[in-house]
Amino acid sequence: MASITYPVLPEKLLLISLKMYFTPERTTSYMRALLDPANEIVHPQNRDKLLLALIPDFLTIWPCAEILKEYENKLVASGTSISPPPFFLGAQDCMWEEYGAYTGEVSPAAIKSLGCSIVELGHAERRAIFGETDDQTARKAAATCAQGMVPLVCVGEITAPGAVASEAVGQAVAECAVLVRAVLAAIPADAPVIFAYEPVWAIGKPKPAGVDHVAAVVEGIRGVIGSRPGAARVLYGGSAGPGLWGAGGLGKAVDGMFLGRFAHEIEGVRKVVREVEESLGVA
Ligand SMILES: O=C[C@H](O)COP(=O)(O)O
Repeated sequence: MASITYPVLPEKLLLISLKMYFTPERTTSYMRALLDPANEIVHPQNRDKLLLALIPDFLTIWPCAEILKEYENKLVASGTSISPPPFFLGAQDCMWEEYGAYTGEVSPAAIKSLGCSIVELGHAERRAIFGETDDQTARKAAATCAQGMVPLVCVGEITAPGAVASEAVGQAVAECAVLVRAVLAAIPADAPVIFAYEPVWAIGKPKPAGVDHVAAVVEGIRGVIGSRPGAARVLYGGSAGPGLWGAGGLGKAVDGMFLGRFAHEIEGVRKVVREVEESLGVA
């Protein structure tokens, strides 16, 4: 069997999920805006340090892939390398089988064929609303890796921290560890994987979780992951946006952020990118 080539992950990642918020028209114009050099968001020369990715809904993966191809063709024409790619496209879910009689599901092979590099799995909304289980998420992660894509696995505790901070951290790490272990057991050891630490109680809120709590839980998650041949990145998600990364923020604790609503306006994305670039010394 031919060996699988996986995407290369840089030091830091900023991933944006549009969930089911946008019309197709808004998604495609948003994608164009993200890639427009005039907006100064994607900097191919910084690719080894910082990578952005958009995870639109299934309907708009194809048009976004076409927009990405146009962008990459222009880069090549101007003499800029697109290896490794300067921007990733992702999907919000996939089926654990490659093809078959699975009405309403989406094949990981089809997702890959459209040019996606990342598949988001096990998001709290899929678990709470659609009943996705740890076992299903782990099988989807394996199917994602089998296509040479990177699983982006969402983990996070359900209940907000109580009065004793250390107890809250221990409880959160224990809750996250179950899915982290299930996924790591299901995927090849050399496959890259991204875990998005998203405390369920911090998703869709006005403010993110506290920096100290996130840093402590992420450290615990890194301990559960341990050392492995494949790259592992741990991001934070849950009402993340401008102002969270820089001095006294999450920059030192995590490998990037998973953005939702606070990336809906291009200006918000630009601010977050700038904060990360400044911390990396590439602004
Ligand atoms: O997928 C993204 C996360 O669930 C965060 O979403 P949010 O920033 O809108 O809370």
